[in-house]
Formats: sequence, C-alpha cells, structure tokens
Amino acid sequence: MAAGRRAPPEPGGGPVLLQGVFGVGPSPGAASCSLVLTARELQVRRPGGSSGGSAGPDAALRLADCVSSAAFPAAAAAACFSLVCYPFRGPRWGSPARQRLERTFRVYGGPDAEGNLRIAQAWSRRIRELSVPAVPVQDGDSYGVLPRPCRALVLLNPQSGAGRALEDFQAVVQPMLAEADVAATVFVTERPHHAHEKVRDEDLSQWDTLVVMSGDGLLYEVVNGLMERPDWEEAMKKPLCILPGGSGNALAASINYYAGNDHVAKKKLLTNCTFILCKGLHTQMDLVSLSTASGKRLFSFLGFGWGFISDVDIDSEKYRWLGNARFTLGTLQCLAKLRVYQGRLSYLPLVPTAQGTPRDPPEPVTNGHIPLPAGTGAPGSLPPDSLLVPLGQPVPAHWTVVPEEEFVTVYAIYQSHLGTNLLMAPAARLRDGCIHLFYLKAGISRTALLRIFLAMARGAHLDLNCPYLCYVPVQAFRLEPRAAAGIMTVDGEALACEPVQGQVHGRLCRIVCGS
Ligand SMILES: Nc1ncnc2c1ncn2[C@@H]1O[C@H](COP(=O)(O)OP(=O)(O)OP(=O)(O)O)[C@@H](O)[C@H]1O
Repeated sequence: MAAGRRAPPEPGGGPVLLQGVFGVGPSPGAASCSLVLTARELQVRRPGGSSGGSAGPDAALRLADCVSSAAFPAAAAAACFSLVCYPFRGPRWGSPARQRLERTFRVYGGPDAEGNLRIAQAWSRRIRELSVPAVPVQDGDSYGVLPRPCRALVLLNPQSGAGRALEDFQAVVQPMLAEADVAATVFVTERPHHAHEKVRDEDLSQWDTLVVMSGDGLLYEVVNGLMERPDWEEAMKKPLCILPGGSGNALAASINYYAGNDHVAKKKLLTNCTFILCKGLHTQMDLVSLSTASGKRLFSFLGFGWGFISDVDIDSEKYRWLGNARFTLGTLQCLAKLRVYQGRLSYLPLVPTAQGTPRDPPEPVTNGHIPLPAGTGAPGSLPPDSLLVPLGQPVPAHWTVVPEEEFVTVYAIYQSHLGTNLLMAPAARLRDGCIHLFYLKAGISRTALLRIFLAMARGAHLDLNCPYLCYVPVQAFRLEPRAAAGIMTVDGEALACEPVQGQVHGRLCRIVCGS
C-alpha cells in the first residue's frame, strides 16, 4: 500500500483505538494487512513489510488529510471500507500540492455478511469522526466546523480570471465536495452585482456556507450584499469560503499561506482551497469599513489602494485572458508611464509611536462633501466607526499625518497576499485587528520600484530598506487626494477617486480556513 506521505511514518500517533486484519483492496484473494487506527492516523502493517517487526508501520494515512470514508458490502459475504485522503505530494521541482489518494480495505473475518458490514461501518464511522478538524486550542471560541452533510451555495462568476471558473469547478471542485458530503448548489452570476442581490435577498437558513468561486471581486459583492440586509449581524455569522477562480485570487492565496502550505497557483491552489472547504473549519475574519466623501459606506476584506497598484489592477483588466500574468504585463506598462499622486495620508497607528503624539490638527480636504460619521450604533444599524470623525473635520490630534504629500501608491492591505504571487504583508492574519498600510513616496526610480515588486514575490520587499517604501500597522486611515486623479480600488474593484477613510472592525464575518 502506498504511503499517505513520502517518508516511512514514525511509530506513534497516540493510543490504539481500533485494530484488525483486513484484505488490501476490494478484491477477494488479495494480500492482507494489519491496520491500527489512532487519533491521528491509520497505520498499515504488512506481513513481512519494511518495518521488519519494528514498532513502526509500513505506511500511515494522516487523518488530517482525510476528507471522507465509506463502508459498503462486497462479494463473497465480505464488506469494505474506504477512505479518501489528499496528502501533499512533492514533485521533483516545485512546491508540494495535495493529491487524491483512495484506499479500500476488505473485511472478511466476521461471522457473516452482516457482521462484516458492521465492522466496516464501525471503522468508517470512527475514521470520519477522527477526520473532523481539531479546533485550535488557543482562541478556540472563534472556530467552528461545517456540519455533515453540508449545504453549500456556490456563487460562481463564469467570466472571472481566464473564463474557466465553471470548467474548473466541474473538473476539480465538484468531485471533491461530493466525496466530502458537501452538497453544492451552483448559482452562476450573469452580470456585475448579481451575487450582491442574490445574497442580500436570499433565505440563508437553507445554506451552511456561501462559497465564492471567482476572484476577490465577487466575494466583495457578497460581503456588501450581506451587510445590506436588515439582519446583517446574523447573516455575517454564515461562514463564507473562497475558491480561486479569478486572476488575482489574493484571499485564496492568503488562506493557503495561513494554513502553512507552500506557495502554489492555479489548479494546485484550487485543490488546496477545496480541501480546506472539505475539512470545513471556519473562523472569524476582520473587515474594514470604508467611508467615502460622497457618502458611500463599503465593507472590505482585502485592501484599499490608490495610485500605481490600483492602476495595474484596473488597467490590466483587458488582459484578463492571461490569468495571473496580466499583473506582470500591467506592472511593466504602468512602470513605463510612472505617475505621482498628490494627497494627504493620515492614520491611527496600531501601536502608538513617537509620531503619533498630539499635534495641531490639519485643515480638512473635503472636495466639497461633508458626510456625517458612519453608523449610529442604533439596534440593527451598521457597526459604528468609532475611531473616525466625519471627513469634513480634521483627523483627531492623536493621529499621524504623513508629512509628504506626493505618492506613487498607497495601499492598505488586511490579508497577507495582494495577489497569488505577491506576499505583501507576511505578518497579516485573518483577525489581527490590523490594517497593514504601505505607501511609496514620490521620487523612487523605476528600477527600485521593479525591485520592490520582484522582492514582494517572496515577501522580502521591506528587507530592501528602500527609503521610499513605508509600512505602518494601523487601526484606521484617511486618504485625501488633492484632485480626483488616479484610480482607487477596494478589494480589486474600481472606486471613484475621492477622500476615503477606513477603520478595522475585528471579527465581523466568518471564513472557511485551514488553521
Ligand atoms: N457573469 C458576469 N459577467 C461579467 N461580469 C461579472 C459576471 N459576474 C460577476 N461579474 C463581475 O466581474 C467582476 C470581477 O470579478 P472577480 O473579481 O470575481 O474576477 P476577476 O476580476 O477575474 O478576479 P481577480 O479579482 O482575482 O482578478 C466583479 O465586479 C463582478 O461583479
């Protein structure tokens, strides 16, 4: 029997819960093996196997990799139990990725067919129970596990990325979900805003999870559709899940990274993320509430940007068919016509710094709009932005105002990845209560800028100690452009250029995650 991992397993895995001798595979007459089930793994020992009588098994299937187990009758009064695992398999070159591995064992030593089936069912049931992910002990309250069977509404944008989301869903995702007892109902979006309307008006009690198979833009619609509901507080308890179908797939790459997995892209990333959904662990995620001078209130899970990065994101939309490579082409094009954006950036540091000491507040930049503070705190109303004052007023005196007023880009990110291949905030986590604010001051050369983006692939851009690149963890920020110049983006979607401020709201929604 092939191992669920490459090296021979160590003895152990905890006390023995079940053991027995079974046939290998479903066919009568095949070799037999002895199986030991512990809380962590299914160990396989073959007569005369490589363990040579030592305490160690010949192979072990980690239950943390297992997504399903079933029992069924077999020929000649026997029965079988099988399990499906997705262990990491490393190619000779490149990152290891999860690959399907199914193993079946034949039960033939019982008194009769019924007895054999009962034994197979007992093993299968125990394997399923032990395969449920353990809730992390630290901060255990914030975790949950999706029920089995699980009812998932899958919102899928067939136009996202290179336009293969539906095909990839059918080829990769659907078979994995079916095995893991996740019943997927697919809602194919027909136009922008369709997913927003769907979740805003949906009876959510029908679903255990809302899955988005698309880029980050569709999840942004879903989050904001849910926040528009009168019962938004209840609606936001519904676990969300992202499966990468777009070109950037920043949240999917971040969740893969938080799970401790190696960097992967395309179908490998999709398999990793689908595996995470099959396991069903979910936890809380921060959202950032953004208010604009024209009175919009938006909820964002990924990031807000202005200048170079947003230009690349939106200008490269026309190269969507290239998939993730669209960003490389877009970066080169925007580098060629590098622009400077004028405005004032202010922030409330996460940890007070010397710069954060009280000072005279600056004059507000309003572009003619003076909205009221967002959220009143009344029952059922949206969460109030308690750290913000109206955009028409100066930022509070304990905020920091960046002295420079010319930028190449400003980017406030709350996840680790800006795109599949861009590890912008390696320290970010789903609920760290932090906005990771980056800005690039004007004056940086094209070469230095390119070097930063190349280093970002490894998350090493801050190690370059580039004097133009600034990073500060904050709780809130305000950006006041001098003129409506340049593109702003929220979660990769374009926004009119105007004064914007935002603050983090800790643990406002739930997301399916790997750890
Ligand atoms: N059927 C559709 N046709 C056209 N646009 C759609 C459709 N369904 C959704 N959209 C819109 O497409 C936009 C982009 O979607 P999404 O972000 O999910 O994909 P993407 O841009 O390819 O991915 P990424 O953000 O990773 O680059 C969203 O604004 C969404 O509203």
